[in-house]
Amino acid sequence: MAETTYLLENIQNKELIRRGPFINGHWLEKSESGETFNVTDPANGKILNTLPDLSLNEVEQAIKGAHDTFYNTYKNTTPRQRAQWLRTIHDLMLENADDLARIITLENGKSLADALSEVKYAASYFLWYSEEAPRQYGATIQPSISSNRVFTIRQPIGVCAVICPWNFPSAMITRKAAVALATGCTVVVKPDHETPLSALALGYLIEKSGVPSGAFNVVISGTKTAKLGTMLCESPLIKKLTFTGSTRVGKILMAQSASNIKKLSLELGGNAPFIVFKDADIEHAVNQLLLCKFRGLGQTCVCANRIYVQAEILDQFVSLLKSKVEQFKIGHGLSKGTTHGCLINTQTLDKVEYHKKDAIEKGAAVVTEGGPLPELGPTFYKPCILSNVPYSAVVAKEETFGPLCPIFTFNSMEEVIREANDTEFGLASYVFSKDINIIFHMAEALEAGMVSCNTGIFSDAAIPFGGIKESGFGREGSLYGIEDYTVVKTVNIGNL
Ligand SMILES: NC(=O)c1ccc[n+]([C@@H]2O[C@H](COP(=O)([O-])OP(=O)(O)OC[C@H]3O[C@@H](n4cnc5c(N)ncnc54)[C@H](O)[C@@H]3O)[C@@H](O)[C@H]2O)c1
Ligand SMILES: O=CCCC(=O)O
Repeated sequence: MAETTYLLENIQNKELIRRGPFINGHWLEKSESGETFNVTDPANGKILNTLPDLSLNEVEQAIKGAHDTFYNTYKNTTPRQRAQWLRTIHDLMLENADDLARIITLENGKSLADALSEVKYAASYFLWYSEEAPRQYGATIQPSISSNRVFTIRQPIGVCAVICPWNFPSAMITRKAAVALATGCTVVVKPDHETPLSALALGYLIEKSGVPSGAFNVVISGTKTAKLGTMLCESPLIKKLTFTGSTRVGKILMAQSASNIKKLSLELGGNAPFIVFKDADIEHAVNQLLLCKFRGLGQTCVCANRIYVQAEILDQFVSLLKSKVEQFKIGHGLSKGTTHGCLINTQTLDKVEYHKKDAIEKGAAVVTEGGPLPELGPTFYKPCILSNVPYSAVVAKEETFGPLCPIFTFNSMEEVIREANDTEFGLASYVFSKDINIIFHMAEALEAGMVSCNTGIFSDAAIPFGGIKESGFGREGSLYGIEDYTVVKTVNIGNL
């Protein structure tokens, strides 16, 4: 495929290519300071788009617009009307799925197949919450005082700030924005500066759906991330902040939000154990590991970070895994035949190398060495598999967020539970066994917000997604997602 086909301009619907942020129903093409920043293709460093770098004053206008729209219009719209808007956004996303996927691949580097499945996943949140929007219920309560009557109602919390990472440039936004818009909240999104193009394309589709002006805003900056974060946390006009990203940044945002007791949802880092017992279907477990570990080339918060295989099946498991990983075709995400794209940047690649070398130095055996592929570009990496990784390796404690597959060996259930839980993270975990007693025991014993049994892929708008421990709190998706974007009001009628 010729290099020119990797340009943003080659997508079909040119309206999806925006030249600036979306603030209170207006598309800005220039910031007041005239400053700009570049968005590049991580596969080759080529500039995809140059966007205005907003001033804090312009971000303030977005917050104010979202605030005024909430009070003047949006909170008074009917759930049925909001459901229709959400359904339209879903349909528009699917109509433009190929273009949206190409935008994701260009700015993030993942393969087109991966990007297309992200678009469908992202759109599914609008479908799900279009169905949930009209179904918000309260309770009637028997109070202690006999002449009182009590009931509760759920109301939208207000303006929601949404801060998202680069690894799912579309889905991490829709998981938050869909429920916010469904419940009657307005939204100010700050995407990662490396992947703002999908957020802007989404803004265009949301505008087209008829959602009132000012209800959905996208603010962008290439240089003022921390200041913008502080502003979103400290603004009294914003009532909730929802963040997906690293635990390090989550802690900063939590501290900053203390100033006005803002409601928070934090979807933070993971360190998922993937545990395979000796009675499991080994080929199935290997196939599921490939999907789980290498989606986005290992740059997902729920991907397996530590693989625990019971000693009796280690050799069989490792040799099957090796043969399958060696069939991967690494390349530009838009190149024909590419199964896996590149990493987002060279820092991510350096971390994979660091975890790999540390484990080898501490005694891990090299199954497939993998490593950088400079002939393809500075962010390309051939996946690495290590076995007999010692528990003292850094990767046993830290999230790699890349294509390193470290295999630890275990002998007993007690041992693997102890090691799997020996981390401050608790997002996803995986168990493979045909024994229902093992499955139940492990599901209850693993310290994680989500335990996936006999499958490596479980993400779904229908399920509550979120972590425990330092992986954060709050749940997105499902019925439970509504709770994070609404407040329960108690109405007490006395002296009846
Ligand atoms: N739990 C989940 O659902 C989930 C999903 C995806 C990614 N993650 C986690 O995200 C991490 C990888 O993403 P990342 O490297 O982009 O994370 P990151 O925390 O560096 O960045 C995430 C977002 O925060 C912004 N940001 C960075 N510093 C900020 C600051 N001081 N104030 C305000 N905003 C700031 C970034 O611009 C970006 O938009 C991994 O740890 C991964 O596990 C978690
Ligand atoms: O990276 C984190 C999100 C992954 C998912 O929603 O499946």
